[in-house]
Amino acid sequence: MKHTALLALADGTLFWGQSIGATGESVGEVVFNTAMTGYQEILTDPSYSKQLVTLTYPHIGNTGTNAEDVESNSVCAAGLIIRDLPRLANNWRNTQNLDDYLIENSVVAIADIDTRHLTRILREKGAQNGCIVTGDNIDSAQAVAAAQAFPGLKGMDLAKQVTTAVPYSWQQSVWSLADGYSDKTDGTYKVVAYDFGVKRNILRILVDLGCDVQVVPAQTSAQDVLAMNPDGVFLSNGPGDPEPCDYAIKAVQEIIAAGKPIFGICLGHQILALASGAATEKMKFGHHGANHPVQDLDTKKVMITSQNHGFAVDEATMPDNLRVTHRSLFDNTIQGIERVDVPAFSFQGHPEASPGPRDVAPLFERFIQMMQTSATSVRGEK
Ligand SMILES: NC(=O)CC[C@H](N)C(=O)O
Repeated sequence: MKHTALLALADGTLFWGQSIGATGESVGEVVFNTAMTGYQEILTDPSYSKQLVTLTYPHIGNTGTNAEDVESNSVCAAGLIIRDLPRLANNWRNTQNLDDYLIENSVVAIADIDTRHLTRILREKGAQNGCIVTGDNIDSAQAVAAAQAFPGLKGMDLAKQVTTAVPYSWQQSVWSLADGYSDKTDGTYKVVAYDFGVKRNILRILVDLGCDVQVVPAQTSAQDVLAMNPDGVFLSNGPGDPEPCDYAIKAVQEIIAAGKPIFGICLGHQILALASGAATEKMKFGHHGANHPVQDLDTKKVMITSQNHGFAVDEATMPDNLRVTHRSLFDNTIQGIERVDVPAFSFQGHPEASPGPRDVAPLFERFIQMMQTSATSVRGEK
């Protein structure tokens, strides 16, 4: 079989395969994701910016793609690496094969490689930088050099690159079998959502639960957010290292000081931790999948969660104002925190759960209750 694509890792390992997406070259951090479904949600999750994603499930593309299962308006992953693309995609919602979708979205992708071998390398050595190249005359030494030249995600602030340029109001609610997506405009709680690379299903769930959602760019000042007089502030997921996002850390400190209820997811969780005085660290290969057990330490309940992160809150740096509420049962790392002094909490995984299970969805209701309580106590003080 003729090879038309190469994945080169920074350690020099080469995986020859077939090109199934756009032609060209793409570099980034190679991460493995263990979800069996949801490849379209994964590809369009802005948190995968500058990452080449390999899926451990071998058959990817079986259900094709559609215009609805997207978490943003473009493919954000820097590339896709899979074992096998089925010849036939079949699903009642399918409108385009995965390979055509990748080409249309200019995504470089490789199939027919041993993704189990690749995943073992990433597990043993840790997440590595890589390069996918397609074409007939591939220079493997140049591809290894390109992988080695990628500076890595540590220290990289990508939130300000992927965020919205202008504020906007979000009205779309959650998908239903009968109606697809529909708009809801009668929100009770005004929520200002910081967009660090937000996944749409988060905004849809907030709207569904009665929030009037205003999305703002990552570098919006706390002063501008507080001037909108929100009932609560939401901190979104996003790509890259949370530590260099000093503008967001400062803004969150000021919003905390103003006593506004805060809910953070993933990068938003890490920013709440940093704003509270904790530090974050790069993990060996992170958590990426839709089948990760996380325990709620208060109820002892174990939830199956969707995950996508390569950084984590450093346990050793937890300040007194924070309490750990959730832990990963894979490696015991911190999965949830709450402030002990003000109404603010956050979760490292993805409670909006698309792709994946819905065990963590009640966290959204907790945010609504927090805004309700806060509004009542403000009224009571008057
Ligand atoms: N999904 C996210 O928000 C990821 C957060 C951060 N970029 C990390 O890798 O840890």
